[in-house]
Amino acid sequence: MKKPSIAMTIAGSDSGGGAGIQADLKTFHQRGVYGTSALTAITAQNTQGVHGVHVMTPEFVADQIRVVLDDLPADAVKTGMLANASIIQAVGEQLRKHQATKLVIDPVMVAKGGAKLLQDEAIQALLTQLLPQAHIITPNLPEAEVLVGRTIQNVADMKEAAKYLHEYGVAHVVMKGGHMLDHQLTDLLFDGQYFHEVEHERINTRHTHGTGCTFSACLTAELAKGADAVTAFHTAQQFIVMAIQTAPNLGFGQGPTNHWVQLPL
Ligand SMILES: Nc1ncnc2c1ncn2[C@@H]1O[C@H](COP(=O)(O)OP(=O)(O)O)[C@@H](O)[C@H]1O
Ligand SMILES: Cc1ncc(COP(=O)(O)O)c(N)n1
Repeated sequence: MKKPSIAMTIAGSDSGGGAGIQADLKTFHQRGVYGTSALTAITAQNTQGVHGVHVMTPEFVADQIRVVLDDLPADAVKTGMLANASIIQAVGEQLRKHQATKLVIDPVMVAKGGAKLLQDEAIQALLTQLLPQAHIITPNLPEAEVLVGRTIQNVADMKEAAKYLHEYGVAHVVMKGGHMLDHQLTDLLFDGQYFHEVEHERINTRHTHGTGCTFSACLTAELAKGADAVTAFHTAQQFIVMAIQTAPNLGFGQGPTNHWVQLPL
């Protein structure tokens, strides 16, 4: 067997399997890369909500990253739920030590059911300690509003917010439009010079649990295989739309998307 590329996820466990580490590893596998992980927290979670959270110590998060990267160097790394500022600091330190270059930050703050997955005090740490070394940040609109400190109501606002976040040193900003109120959704990527926009129709469904995790995991897998940011963005966008369209209809709440999407590797 040809050696696969390696992608690592640093995120929380979703026991229901639709978001978090589980969505990331399933998506990595489906995109043909070998997935490794470091857990920041364990949630007791299903499609109806988060029923409990147990957060790891920053030391133990650092241990997981260190032993994995010492032995299985990642071609790309993504972060999801980071829980608090001490974990963000530990993650930043380890990734700098290991010179992890293709870093995707999914700034997970709140679960779709409303549970808080990042403390408010940690926002500043995310901006100053992770963004300068990141390749791509992928906020949804509520997360982007918190990060830039103003409301975002249309594509022009999304572009302004992308420019603002780019100033922190991140190479590319992807703004996800899943929370737009319109019938037509826009996702965009800003590379510091150009905006790359994708418009698509809102799919009328309750099965959107883990859409952000699945999208950013696909993006990370493509980067791990050597794709450039714009190509990876388009593949991830296609992947998530197909995953929502063909969701397996599981659970009584907001169900998971289809991680078995078939797209050329
Ligand atoms: N109902 C939907 N129909 C079509 N695409 C969607 C829908 N909801 C989310 N998406 C897409 O899924 C991706 C993740 O977006 P979003 O849901 O905003 O992220 P998050 O899960 O972080 O809130 C984006 O590409 C977005 O356009
Ligand atoms: C462990 C974990 N990480 C991330 C999410 C966000 O996913 P979503 O926004 O779809 O609820 C989640 N619910 N749980």
